[in-house]
Amino acid sequence: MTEASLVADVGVIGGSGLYALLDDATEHEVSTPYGSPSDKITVAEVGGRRVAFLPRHGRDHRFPPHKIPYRANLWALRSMGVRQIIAPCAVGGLRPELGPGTFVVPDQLIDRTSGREQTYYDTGAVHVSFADPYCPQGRRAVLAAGARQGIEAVDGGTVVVVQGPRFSTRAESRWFSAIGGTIVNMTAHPEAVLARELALCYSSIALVTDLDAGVEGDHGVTMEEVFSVFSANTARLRDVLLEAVATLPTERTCACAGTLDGIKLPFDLP
Ligand SMILES: CSC[C@H]1O[C@H](OP(=O)(O)O)[C@H](O)[C@@H]1O
Ligand SMILES: Nc1ncnc2[nH]cnc12
Repeated sequence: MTEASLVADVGVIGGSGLYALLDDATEHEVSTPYGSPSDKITVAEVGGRRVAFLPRHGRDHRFPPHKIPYRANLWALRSMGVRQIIAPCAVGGLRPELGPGTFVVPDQLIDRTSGREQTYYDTGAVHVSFADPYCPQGRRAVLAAGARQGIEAVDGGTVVVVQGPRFSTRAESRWFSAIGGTIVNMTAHPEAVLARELALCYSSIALVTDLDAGVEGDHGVTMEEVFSVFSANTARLRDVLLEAVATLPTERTCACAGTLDGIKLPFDLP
């Protein structure tokens, strides 16, 4: 285990089914004012970038989506030097054409969670812009990396983020489609907004593991289905992620970096 200061500049937050990513990695135990992150953070060089990997549920999946220490996770990554994050996730499809095995690079989200710690700013006047929750530069890099790896990911989509841990009812699921949702998961919020509150670039690649309950069939979603489809696609996802982190532009030209410019913060960022 080594000291964790400024050892990485790109972060990957793995979700259900993705508990490790890097070969020949060093392990870092990081503490934050918000407690411990979900697990030790591993770091390795990939294509000239120093990449930090953190499994959001912990490597043994001990944190369900509503108990993930999101604030500690994002803070820990920033404190290591990370400024750009790619956060893969498993999702349900809310449209029949988005079947299992489809990759989507979302550009919007709808928050249907409740009771989660979703801000660092419990004092002061800090109201970040969140009209576009995903970093455009990161999205382009992920889409291009996918194409080079032979994966034509769907460019854009709205993630409906539910509280979980249960899956949705058919009526909820139909409603999510009707209000414009394309995919559904349980973790994109507050992860995306906390990244924005720390002026980090945050993009995602979502693997559709199932069609959600309102979309088709009468079996409903099961956890087994999610893990089984995920594990059939893990190698492809890993290839895209490694390609994406290696080709992500080092210079941040998007608005994410300037999110907090001109705002008086109640504390210093790491
Ligand atoms: C294991 S089924 C539900 C689980 O899958 C998704 O995980 P993640 O977003 O971390 O990839 C969903 O959000 C739930 O956490
Ligand atoms: N149908 C679904 N609903 C919520 N989260 C999911 N993660 C994977 N599939 C899901």
